Amino acid sequence: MTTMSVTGVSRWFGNVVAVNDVTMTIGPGITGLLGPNGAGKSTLINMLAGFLPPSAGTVALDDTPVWKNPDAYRAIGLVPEREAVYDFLTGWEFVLANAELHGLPDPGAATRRALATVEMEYAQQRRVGEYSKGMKQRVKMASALVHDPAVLLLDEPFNGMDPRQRLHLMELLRTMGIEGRTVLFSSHILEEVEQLASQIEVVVAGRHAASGDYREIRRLMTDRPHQYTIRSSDDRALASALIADGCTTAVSLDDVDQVLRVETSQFFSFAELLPRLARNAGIRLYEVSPTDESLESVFSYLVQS
Ligand SMILES: Nc1ncnc2c1ncn2[C@@H]1O[C@H](COP(=O)(O)OP(=O)(O)OP(=O)(O)O)[C@@H](O)[C@H]1O
Repeated sequence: MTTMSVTGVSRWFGNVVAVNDVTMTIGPGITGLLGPNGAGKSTLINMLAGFLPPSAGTVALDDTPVWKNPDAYRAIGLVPEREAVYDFLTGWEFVLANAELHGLPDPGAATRRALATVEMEYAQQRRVGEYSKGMKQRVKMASALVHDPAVLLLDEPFNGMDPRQRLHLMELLRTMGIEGRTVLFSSHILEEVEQLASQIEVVVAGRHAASGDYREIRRLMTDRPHQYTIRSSDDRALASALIADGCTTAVSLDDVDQVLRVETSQFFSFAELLPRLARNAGIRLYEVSPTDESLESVFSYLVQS
């Protein structure tokens, strides 16, 4: 059983901070790394795989730092996001090349085993350039599994897959999780993560925004206070109506900015109530914006499904 830990990790590219002081532990079973585009998921996965050194902090495999550590590389398999496959190679040659790079004692046997795991033996003599997207994904997976790693990292593995391919990959990952491997996959779609992952780590704008199972994440995001700035045709009347209803925890009129500031812990009731109250009172809503932008972006992901 292998555990990967990320401790105080940041990574910057020039003045772009891609990953910002992230600490998390990834244990056996399936973990979903959820976040919108540009959140830092690929950067984090590349650091976990030992492809990229952190600018600060440590990425470790069972307490041993991963960067420049060949022993760690032997325990990790990476399925990258990009289609990094050589189209002129057959599936067999592609997987075999990785088996040889790892210096395995019997690369042929390892290649056969890996291709069987992803059920790609039937197409192993065809060129990768002729494969469908799902087949390419599977052959990349075979390549990542050829050295039988304890940890499997997959960057957006479901991108561009049709529903049948998606189900097949989900089955495969479930099996890996049941076998006791440490599997981490990234996605920007909550539904995928929810169906597969027992543990979810949410990253937004480079930061670790939340951690837990699906229910915990959802509760965390919906039960906490949400603050909004509202502009309307009659802020004063809207404030009175909101206070009378009781679904908000704080309402204040900001005379300087000429806005209404509202805090609520009941997101769903509030989202339904606000337009109704305004309509009944003949008030026009010009703007309703969350005060905490990063929370809003996490939240929008969590409620999209
Ligand atoms: N090599 C690089 N050089 C400069 N900036 C980079 C580099 N790699 C990533 N970034 C920046 O770091 C941030 C995080 O990117 P990253 O690819 O890790 O996010 P992501 O969550 O994987 O997004 P996506 O789902 O779109 O791939 C982005 O602002 C990106 O532009």
